[in-house]
Amino acid sequence: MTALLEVTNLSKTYQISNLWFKDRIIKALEPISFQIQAHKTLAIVGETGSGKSTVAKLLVGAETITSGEIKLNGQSLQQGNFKQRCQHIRMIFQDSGTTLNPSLTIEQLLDEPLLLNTDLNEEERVQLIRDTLHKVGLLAEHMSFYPHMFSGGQKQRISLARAIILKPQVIILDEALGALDPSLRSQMINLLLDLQQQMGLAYILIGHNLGIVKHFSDDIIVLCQGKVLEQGKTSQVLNNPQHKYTKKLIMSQQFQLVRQQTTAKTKTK
Ligand SMILES: Nc1ncnc2c1ncn2[C@@H]1O[C@H](COP(=O)(O)OP(=O)(O)OP(=O)(O)O)[C@@H](O)[C@H]1O
Repeated sequence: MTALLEVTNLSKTYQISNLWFKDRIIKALEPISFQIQAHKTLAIVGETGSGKSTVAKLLVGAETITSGEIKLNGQSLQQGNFKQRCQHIRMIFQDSGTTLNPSLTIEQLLDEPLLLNTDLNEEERVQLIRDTLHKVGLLAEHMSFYPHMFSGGQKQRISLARAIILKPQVIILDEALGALDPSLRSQMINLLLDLQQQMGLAYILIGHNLGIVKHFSDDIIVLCQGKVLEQGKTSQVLNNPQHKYTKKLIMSQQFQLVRQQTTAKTKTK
């Protein structure tokens, strides 16, 4: 069966030019390969600077690839073909508040990708905006509101609405759940899982929080300094980590969790 998304030997090197010294080469991402099927979630984890966002930027075409190939439904994605990528691969960031243009209403914000990428008439676009808001748990009345009138969790839903309105096949969640408090986060995860089931979406979940990763993803890639250290089924990798870096990552999160629980207990005393 052809994978929905197939990435082969994708890599990224930056060359920093300097007038006085030799050019500096930064290997942001060493060759990485993976596949994702519809309805599945792949998590990419690693510490700061490990190359997680570089993978995301290469997939959405925000950076040029140094080597490798990205195939969607068996077809190679051409560098610079933003229209093709925009429709099929969408991205949601951690800080939705700053990615939503504050001077546009929700209707205008959701209309933008439709105007750029579809031939729908005004009536059809408005209907699609209503339906999409409904899908993410918002109301048609919200169309005339501005982003500042929403809470952080609701802004995240607006970003999700903007991401799904073009009926994409892949959504990249770049630290998209990290800033939400635990109850909003679980609501958002449930919504994402529902949408995945309804729309057959594949997610790429980029983040630090291994609790979310364990709950949410089917497969995992552990990155360190641009290199893949471990790759496989999430349950296998997290229950039986082979590399000492992965073990350290798991240990440090367990330690943080115990510390948070202890602080919470002390506060309630
Ligand atoms: N435009 C750029 N020019 C030069 N180096 C870059 C550029 N973008 C990223 N890098 C370098 O590539 C490496 C990987 O960065 P990347 O942002 O992918 O890491 P990350 O794992 O997403 O980190 P974080 O969790 O902090 O976002 C880092 O060493 C970074 O400094």
